[in-house]
Amino acid sequence: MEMEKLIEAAKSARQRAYVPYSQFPVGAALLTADGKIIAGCNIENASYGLSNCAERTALFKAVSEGHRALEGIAIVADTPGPVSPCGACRQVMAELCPPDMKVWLANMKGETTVTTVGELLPGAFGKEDLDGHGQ
Ligand SMILES: O=c1ccn([C@H]2C[C@H](O)[C@@H](CO)O2)c(=O)[nH]1
Repeated sequence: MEMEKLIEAAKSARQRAYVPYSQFPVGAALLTADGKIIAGCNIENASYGLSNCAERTALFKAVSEGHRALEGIAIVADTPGPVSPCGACRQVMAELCPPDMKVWLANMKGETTVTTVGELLPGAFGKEDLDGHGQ
């Protein structure tokens, strides 16, 4: 099943997280329209604010590898309940994913829930807000 494959890929990526500061590894895995799975982990920095979340690592990898059509994402961390993506990642998902795209949230106890990109960030700032500005 799609969800299980994505959660497994997110767990594998989580093992590659670079988290010397938080010790809080996170993994994310995206499903592309052509059936590929692109995974990412969080990568921290001694300058804390430069750390990159797992979700954005996966999203930026996907786009940079030519995958603009995205169909789902799973995110896994060792949280009491299914992990809650941060605001920055919700905004980036809103930019790069369709609003009805499924987001599977999971933890290491095997608890999962499903939501959508649109539900995670209602009223997101988007390209239409920029109408009449720039090019
Ligand atoms: O959804 C989330 C929440 C947090 N983090 C990362 C950021 C930081 O490296 C660590 C602790 O916040 O977890 C993610 O990668 N994804």
